[in-house]
Amino acid sequence: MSAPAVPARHHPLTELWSRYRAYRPRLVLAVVMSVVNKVMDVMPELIIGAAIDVVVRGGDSFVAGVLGVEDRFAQLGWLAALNVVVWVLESASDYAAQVLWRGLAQAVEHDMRVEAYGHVQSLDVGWHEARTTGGTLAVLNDDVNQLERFLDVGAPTIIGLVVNVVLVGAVFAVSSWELTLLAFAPIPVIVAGSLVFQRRLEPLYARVRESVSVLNGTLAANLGGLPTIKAFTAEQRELDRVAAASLEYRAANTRAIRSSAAFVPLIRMAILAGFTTTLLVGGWAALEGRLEVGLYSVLVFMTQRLLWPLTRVGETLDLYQRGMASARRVLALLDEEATVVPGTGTLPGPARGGVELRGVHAGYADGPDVLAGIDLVVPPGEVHAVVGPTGAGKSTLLRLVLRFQDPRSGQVLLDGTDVRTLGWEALRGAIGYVSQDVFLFRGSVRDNIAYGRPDATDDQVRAAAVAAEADGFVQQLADGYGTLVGERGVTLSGGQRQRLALARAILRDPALLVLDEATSAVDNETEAAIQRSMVRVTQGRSALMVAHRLSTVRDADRIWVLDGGRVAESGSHDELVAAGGAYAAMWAIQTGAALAPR
Ligand SMILES: Nc1ncnc2c1ncn2[C@@H]1O[C@H](COP(=O)(O)OP(=O)(O)OP(=O)(O)O)[C@@H](O)[C@H]1O
Repeated sequence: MSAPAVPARHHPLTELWSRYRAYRPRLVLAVVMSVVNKVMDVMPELIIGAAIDVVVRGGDSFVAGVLGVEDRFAQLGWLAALNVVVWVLESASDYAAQVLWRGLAQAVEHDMRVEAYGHVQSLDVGWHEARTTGGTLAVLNDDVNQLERFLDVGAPTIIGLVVNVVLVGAVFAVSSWELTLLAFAPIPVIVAGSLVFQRRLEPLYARVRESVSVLNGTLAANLGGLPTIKAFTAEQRELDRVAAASLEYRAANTRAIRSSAAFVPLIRMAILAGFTTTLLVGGWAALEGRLEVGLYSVLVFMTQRLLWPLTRVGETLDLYQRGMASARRVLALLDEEATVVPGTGTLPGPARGGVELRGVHAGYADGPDVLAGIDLVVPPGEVHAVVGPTGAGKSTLLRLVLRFQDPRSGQVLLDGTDVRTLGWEALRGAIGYVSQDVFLFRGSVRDNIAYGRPDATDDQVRAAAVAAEADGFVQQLADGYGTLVGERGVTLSGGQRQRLALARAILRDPALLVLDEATSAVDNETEAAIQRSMVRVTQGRSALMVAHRLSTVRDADRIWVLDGGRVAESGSHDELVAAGGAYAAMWAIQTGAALAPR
């Protein structure tokens, strides 16, 4: 799924207008500046007309009528002065409009991105699992940017076009209705032509974007897989593949350029028709004395001024449509509601880490129950393990304790309080969690360990690492605790990552430690290290851990064996082995496998 569904709602512009109230004054000012700028933009043509009028009619000129100045030089002087004022105002309003629109676009973009990210962050883990990261990222990045582009470029252009047609139309209308008709006649052709072109170009541009993304994807994948390419001496094959993708990009671009280049010459014909008729018909009227010469020159200039900007209608409309589609997607994302919402309560006293599941049924989406009636108790201070075959529902059980999802029925309690009533800090603040896929943030080892407690001192970080048996290998890294890990940092082994995650969890000094052991990530050394560190780090706290290697949980106070979403048996290691059930069989396989000759 690439983007959230777009529900029927108010027009996105209405929605944005009410959402970003704070920017209204700036928006109004930006519109005013754009209008002023357009008006000033049209003025020089009028001044030229007035100047010609002065030269031709002298004392009877329009300027003479308005100012009461007879002398032609004086009249021209006034016009020149007015011209200077107009140009200054045009430049100033152009500057102000650009700064205002761009600033507004940037501000809305920033607010929207931060708001959307904050919202996405608050949505359920399940919501994210049902979508691709790329799809959500596209809304947070591309759609937010597209809206910025519309505000920065599209909105001022639309205002400019409208003001232009209205102003020029008014000048024509007060001058001559015949010429108005002639000058406006090509407008439908130009607008329709622009729209048709836009529609024809759209798939061509889509093809260009598509081919560039294929090319980028190929390049990125190849750079990532360079060792494999070299190992299989596939260099030539990959070079050919990149060349083919690049060629496709070139071909797509060529097609788009050919079509888009034909646009202006064709539209030019329509403009030529309007211009020529104004020139001729207006000229005849002027010769016959029905039209003042000055006005005639104004109208000839104005025809161009009216028609040329209209060639941008197509691309501007496209910008508008994209902007609105993007705004709809961002707004739809903001409308998504979290189903797992935090409570407001706190625990009655300090957290002790006792966990209880009562008659819990849980599952994913519309699927069957993954947990089908679980009753489980971890008394405060005890270390319990959950084991069972793959897919038995072990990780799901841990997710319920952290409230990454809620049960379909039944209750999950922390220290006797339903987790649904607790605020995030009360619940998750009491838990140190080590997930199956350890996520390291881009930053130093120190930052990663201190993630849950950024104010921890170096000694505290070190002590947590020692307890998690991470100190040894961290010391051997080039920069020790300052070594950069995560994206673009040094690559750590699965076992090392897990030990860092354990250090991160225990630095928070949580009442309850929740561990989801990853099968693949645990080597023998880590297994032994975790076993040793578990004894240490579970002192004085409760723990609930999913284990695949039964040897790591031998010493647990109680082991729960899950099978098919139910508790098959539970007890201490010795009790379960003695009982000769599922656990005893798993134990026999694992120890037998360990003893078998390699
Ligand atoms: N996010 C999810 N969406 C849909 N189904 C899921 C999701 N996560 C787990 N499941 C399904 O729920 C069942 C239990 O999965 P779970 O991860 O809890 O098992 P597990 O006992 O931890 O397995 P493993 O030992 O392999 O980690 C599996 O059938 C799995 O396919």
